[in-house]
Amino acid sequence: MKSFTIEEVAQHNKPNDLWIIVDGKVFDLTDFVSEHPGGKKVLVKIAGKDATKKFKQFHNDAIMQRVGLPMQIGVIGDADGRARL
Ligand code: HEM
Repeated sequence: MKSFTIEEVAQHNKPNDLWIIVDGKVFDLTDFVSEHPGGKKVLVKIAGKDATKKFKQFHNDAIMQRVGLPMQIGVIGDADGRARL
């Protein structure tokens, strides 16, 4: 699994280039943002940031397994590639 820094994820903060972090995992939601049942606006607002708290507020683990994980592109980690969860 590829590892990214928080600073790298923060670059992807636009509607057409939208990454978020949940539980130390990095998700590319670019293709999902228009289909998100909770709306585009909330995702654009939190683009490039850690959305763990918000995600847990509105979704259960089954949604993460079924809808979230297929969009995972990596984890937050150190420069040496070790995961930092
Ligand atoms: C990996 C990221 C995310 C995925 C895969 C995802 C997926 C989904 C799905 C599948 C639903 C429909 C749930 C249902 O029908 O029961 C939903 C609803 C919703 N999501 Fe997300 N979401 C993500 C991130 C977020 C974030 C970061 C926020 C807020 C900042 C958010 C806010 C909401 C809200 C408000 C709803 C509507 C809840 C409701 O109707 O009760 N989502 N999301």
